[in-house]
Amino acid sequence: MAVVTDPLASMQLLANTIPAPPYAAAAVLGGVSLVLSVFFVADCRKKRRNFLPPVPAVPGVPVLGNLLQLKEKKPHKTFARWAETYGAVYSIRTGASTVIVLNTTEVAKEAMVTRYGSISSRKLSKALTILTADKCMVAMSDYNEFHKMVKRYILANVLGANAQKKHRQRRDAMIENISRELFAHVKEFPLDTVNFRKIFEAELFRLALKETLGKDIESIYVDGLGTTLPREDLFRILVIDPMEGAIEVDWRDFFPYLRWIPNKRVENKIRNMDFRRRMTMKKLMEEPKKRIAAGEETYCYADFLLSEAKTLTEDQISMLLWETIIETSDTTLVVTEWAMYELSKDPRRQDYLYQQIQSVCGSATLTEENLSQLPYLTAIFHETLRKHSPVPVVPLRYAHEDTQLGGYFVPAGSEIAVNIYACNMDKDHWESPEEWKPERFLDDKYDPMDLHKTMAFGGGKRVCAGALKAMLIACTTIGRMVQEFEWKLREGEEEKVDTLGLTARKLQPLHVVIKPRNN
Ligand code: HEM
Repeated sequence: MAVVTDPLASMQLLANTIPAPPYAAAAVLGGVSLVLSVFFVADCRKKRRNFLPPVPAVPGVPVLGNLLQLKEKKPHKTFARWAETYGAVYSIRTGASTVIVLNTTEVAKEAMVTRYGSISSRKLSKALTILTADKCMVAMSDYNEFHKMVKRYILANVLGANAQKKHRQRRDAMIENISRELFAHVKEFPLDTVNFRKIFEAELFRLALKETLGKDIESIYVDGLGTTLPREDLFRILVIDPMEGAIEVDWRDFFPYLRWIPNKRVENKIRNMDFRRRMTMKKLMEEPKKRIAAGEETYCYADFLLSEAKTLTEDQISMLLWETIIETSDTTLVVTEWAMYELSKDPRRQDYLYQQIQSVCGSATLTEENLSQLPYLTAIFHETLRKHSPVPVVPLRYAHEDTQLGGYFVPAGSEIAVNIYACNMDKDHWESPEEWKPERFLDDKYDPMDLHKTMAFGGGKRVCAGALKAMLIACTTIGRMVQEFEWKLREGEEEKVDTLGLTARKLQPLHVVIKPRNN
């Protein structure tokens, strides 16, 4: 029997085989014209796209494409450099894949908002597939019902405005601890420099544990690993290792047709990381479970997910809790550390901020309530996000259908890289982009309350869910640090501007000399 694939022909077939009464004939005719018009519009769209020029390509070599040109592991910088030659939108080849790189705010917004419907999924590397339990996270899932549900959960319980109010005491306790530790350092070692990251990172992790699991954890025996883990080991297993694993390169990712060739070294390493993380999370979930069973729930994400999110499996809950811990512990550290670096290097701007804090707070301690009265402090936050964008390239998106970007035709199957770093360093958009100049955000054209003055938090439906929390923590910490101490870089520190890893972490932790102010 002939298979009829043409819809018009199938309508014809239908009309020939069923003896139709007059009203049915009218319906069939109406249906035919509807089908015709749908196909006409689709055809016109297709032709229009075919008229669009292809995306300019960065020349590479056969088979490998541009892979060898990306060896330095800071693709955002290489991409920004290439934009000067090939324009804001160009394509590269990483082995068998084509990646379209977007380097300006306009075209990034087009991808994240206007054309989002065509590029709302991701194709993950082997390492990321394992580490995200195949997209079982808000940030890495495709845009679907699961994503909408879990984004609602994380906003309602950890990241939205109401959740911020409920976690407020925990943030305040964190800042108090940082302040206390710095004063203790100065008292004990007045001449020694201080490693700001070490203190801030540990406190941020403790906050993540409290918000997620309801309490800080000094150490815990993990039966699945047969060992007791102090907090530093928990931090390594839950944060540092997965961050390193996420950028682990398995060459088979670039040549999917060679996936049958074993490459056990990388795969075993990632599977081992995943095992350690799973065992640890399993153990960490035991206490909230007992608490719930005893009717002693506390305000934290675990208690909500374990008691209310009935459609989620235990593995999914474990992944969502882990996601909150890792996201709380990293990007906010990146922006706060870079802001303290810039302020420590720039006594004039540090003093300006201090004077503003003094005029608003007087002898009182700076709190979150003061942030809206301190425009220079929030300008410092936004300028640091611009110059040191913590997520320099958005995790690759995938075009599941033909689309267009920046006036170019983008075929289905392309991957899309939004280069946030290049958007935030674009000379046509920002005057002297290399300079760290918070004053630029004091201009009347910026709404003081807008969290999205730069592209640092992404945009559209996948915009960062943690922007408010990041702003509250980073601004209050920066403000308190300058209110209480004078900051100076350790000798030789100024040149240490290299970055490392998935996010734009400072390669070397910030070392400073601090002196208590005499308020
Ligand atoms: C300065 C700090 C931060 C920066 C610069 C940042 C940046 C980003 C960016 C660029 C995206 C978009 C990714 C995309 O389009 O695919 C994103 C998404 C996300 N961020 Fe953040 N982030 C920060 C802090 C946080 C914090 C503290 C949390 C939570 C604890 C968080 C949770 C999330 C989540 C859940 C998403 C996924 C949203 C979705 O896919 O719908 N972020 N972030």
